[in-house]
Amino acid sequence: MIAQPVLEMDDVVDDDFSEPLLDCHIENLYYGNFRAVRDSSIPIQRGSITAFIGPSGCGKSSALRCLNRMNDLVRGFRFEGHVRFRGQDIYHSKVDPVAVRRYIGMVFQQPNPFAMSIYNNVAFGLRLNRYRGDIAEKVEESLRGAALWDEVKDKLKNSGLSLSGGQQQRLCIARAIATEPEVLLMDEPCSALDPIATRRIEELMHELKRKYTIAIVTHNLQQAKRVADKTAFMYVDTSHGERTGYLVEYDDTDRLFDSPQVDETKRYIRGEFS
Ligand SMILES: Nc1ncnc2c1ncn2[C@@H]1O[C@H](COP(=O)(O)OP(=O)(O)OP(=O)(O)O)[C@@H](O)[C@H]1O
Repeated sequence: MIAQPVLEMDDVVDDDFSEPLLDCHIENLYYGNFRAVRDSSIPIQRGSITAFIGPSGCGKSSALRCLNRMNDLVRGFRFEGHVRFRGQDIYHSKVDPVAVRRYIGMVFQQPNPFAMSIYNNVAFGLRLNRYRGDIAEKVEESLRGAALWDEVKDKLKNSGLSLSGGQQQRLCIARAIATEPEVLLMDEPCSALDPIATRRIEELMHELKRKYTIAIVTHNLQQAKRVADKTAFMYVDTSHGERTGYLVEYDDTDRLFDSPQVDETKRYIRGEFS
């Protein structure tokens, strides 16, 4: 089948449910002349949580950002390979990256609410996308979906910036799910949070996975074990005088941690290097 561009929801055809929702193969990923990632195939399975782990600089965030063309915004970025969302090539020349990000949303490391009210933080994307339903209802639904409603329902007009870090991150999740994406990409969503706020987000991820497919970058191996169904371990190849990240091993999380197949994985999860 020839891949059609993903432009509008109606254009996305029903596809093969036995295939991954996102089929990602990074042949090469460059920033200018620097090859940051090579030879990495990371399938993102429907209704599951996939964790990207590995030492600093191995390309976890770069790989994650390929999944919704977030890297397009980076000067000098070049991608060779493919990412297919429900069988459709998101890098097709006719595909609008903004449309891609409607299906595949993102939550960043630092909570980044807009400097506007809690309500408007969530309503913003709805208005932008000319949401035709009841915006107030959708705001409530999204805040409930992000396990934040009870804490903010009486202060929706307060600034999003007045919330605690953990609440701000849940507000960002509410903002991301308001436009009903199918996939949520999370780039170290808990690294700026304390352990209690981290646990809240992890519990929330288990809830969210009923409705969304999730991919998460995390430095925290325990977090990957707690939340992820599948784990991709990436490492850095320095053998040719470069520092190029690549996928070493991808497996069910339990299997990857209990019986890793590759020596680098074994050593990394034993904490022999970080
Ligand atoms: N915008 C950019 N421009 C140039 N180089 C970049 C850019 N973003 C990342 N890199 C480089 O690409 C490589 C991979 O970075 P990336 O952030 O993807 O790794 P990571 O595994 O997520 O690292 P960390 O765990 O430290 O966040 C690094 O060498 C990094 O310096």
